[in-house]
Amino acid sequence: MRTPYHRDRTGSGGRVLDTTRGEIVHQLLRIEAEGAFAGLVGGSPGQKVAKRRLRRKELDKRQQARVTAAVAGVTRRRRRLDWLLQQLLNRPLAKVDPRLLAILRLGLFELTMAGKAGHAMSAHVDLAALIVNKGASGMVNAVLRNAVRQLAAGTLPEPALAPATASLEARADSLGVALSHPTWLVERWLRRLGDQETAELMAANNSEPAYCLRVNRLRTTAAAFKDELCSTGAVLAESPLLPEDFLCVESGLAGLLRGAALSDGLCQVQDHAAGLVVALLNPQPGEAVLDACAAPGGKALYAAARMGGQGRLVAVDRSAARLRGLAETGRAQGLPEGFLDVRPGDLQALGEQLSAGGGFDRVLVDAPCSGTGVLTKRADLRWRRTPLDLLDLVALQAELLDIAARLVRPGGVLVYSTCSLEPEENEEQIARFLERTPGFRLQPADALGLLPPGVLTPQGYLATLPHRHAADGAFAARLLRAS
Ligand SMILES: C[S@@+](CC[C@H](N)C(=O)[O-])C[C@H]1O[C@@H](n2cnc3c(N)ncnc32)[C@H](O)[C@@H]1O
Repeated sequence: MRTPYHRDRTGSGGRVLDTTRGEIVHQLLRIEAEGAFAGLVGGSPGQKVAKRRLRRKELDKRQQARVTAAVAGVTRRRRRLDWLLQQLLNRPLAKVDPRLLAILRLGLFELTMAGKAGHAMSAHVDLAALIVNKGASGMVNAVLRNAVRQLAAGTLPEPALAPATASLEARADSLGVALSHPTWLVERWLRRLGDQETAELMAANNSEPAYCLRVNRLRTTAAAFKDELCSTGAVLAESPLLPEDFLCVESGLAGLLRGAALSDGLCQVQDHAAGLVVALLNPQPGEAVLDACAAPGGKALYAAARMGGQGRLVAVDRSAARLRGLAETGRAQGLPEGFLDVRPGDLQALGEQLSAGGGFDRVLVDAPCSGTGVLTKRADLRWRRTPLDLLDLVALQAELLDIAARLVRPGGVLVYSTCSLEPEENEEQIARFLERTPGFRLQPADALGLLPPGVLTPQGYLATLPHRHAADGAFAARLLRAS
C-alpha cells in the first residue's frame, strides 16, 4: 500500500515531492514508534521487513542506498541534531510534532553532516507541507534557512566539550551531545578507557559500518572468490584478522548482495570479529558441537565449514523465527544431510534431551547481550539500551552459561562470547562463572595460537574494539572442562 509519504505529488511552489526523503522520514518515524532496526544488511527479521518495504516502494538501488544511509545517519546523530535544533528553534522539542521533528532532523543532518547544498532544503519544506501542514512547512523553511545562513557565515552553534578538569558526569554529558551517545554509556567508557579513547570509540560508532564476507571454504577459497568478484566491480581486501576465510568489502556490497554468491552458498555477510569467536572454539571434523544460542546462525555455519561438514552440529535457539532458514542456508552452503540439527527451543527446556549421549566436545554460548560493540551497525540500539537492561542480561547470560556448562563432556571446551564491551557481561561474568563452577578453568587464548595476537587481552580473552581493530566489538573466553 502506498502511503501519502510516497506519492509523487506537487508540493508548494509546484515542485514534485521527493519520494526518497518521504521514505526516510517514514522509516525514522517507524524506528521511534515501533523499534524497527535502523540497518538493512544482516539477517534479523526487522531488517528483512525493512528491505521488503524498500522494494515495494519501487525506489531504485541508488535511492534505496540513500534511504539506508540517511536513516542510520540521522538515528546515530540524533542527540547532536536535537541539540542543534534546540539552538535554532524557540520551543521545547517534546512539543514538536514527531513528523515535523523527523523532517527537521533529516534537513539538519543533510546540511551539516552529509554535505548537501542549501537549495536542497526546499524538498524538506515541501515534504512538511504534504505530510504535516502549511504551518509546519513555514517552520521548516525558517529553521533550515537560518541554519544555511549560519553555516555559510561560520556561526552555526557547535556543542562545547567540558574541560578535562570537569566532573565525570559533565564530561560524559558534553561528549554525549557532541558525539551523540547517551550519557550513561559514555560515563562507563570514560571510567575505563579515558577521554581520548572514548571519543575514538564514539567516532567509530558514528561512522558508516564496514562489512566483511565469510567465504565458504566448502565451496571455494578467499583468494579465488576475491579474484572472481573483483571482476564484477566489487573492491575486496583480505581480512587482517582471518585472511583464510574473510574478505573486507571496501565498496560494491550492494551489487554483491544482488548477485548469486549468497544464494549459491559461496559466502555470507559476517564480521571478521564473529569469525574470531569460532576460531577460538576451533571445532574439528568429526566432533559433536553445540551452538546453544545459534540464531540466525552465522557462527554455526562458520563452525560447520571449519568442521568440513563432518560430525554433528546442533543449533539451538529459543527464537524459532530467527532460526528459520538456517537449515536451508546450510544446504546451500554444502552441508551434508544429517550434519546440522536445528532445534528451536529454550536451552533450559532442551537441556535434558541434549545431555543424552555424554555431552558435546565443544559448546558455544554466543549470549544475548547489550550489543555495545555493534552500535555502528545497530544505529538505534544506543537509544534503546538502559542500565537496567544490563542487569537483566547479565543474569540471563549466567543462567545460559550454567546450563551450557553441564552439556560439555569431560575434557571438552566451552566458549562464551558477546558483542558487548561491558565488563559485567564479559570478564566479570567469566570470573563469577569460574568461582561457582570448579570443574572449569580458563584456557588463555595466547597459548593456543588460534588467534592473531593483536586481539587478545593480557588475561588471554579475545576482545576486539571497533576503533582499534576495524571490526565489531566482540568478547570471548575459552573454558576447559576437567577430564
Ligand atoms: C547474540 S544472538 C546469537 C547470534 C548467533 N550466534 C549468530 O552468530 O548468528 C543470541 C541469541 O540467544 C538466543 N537466546 C536467548 N535466550 C535463550 C535461551 N534461553 N535459550 C536459547 N536461546 C536463547 C536469542 O534468541 C538470540 O538469537
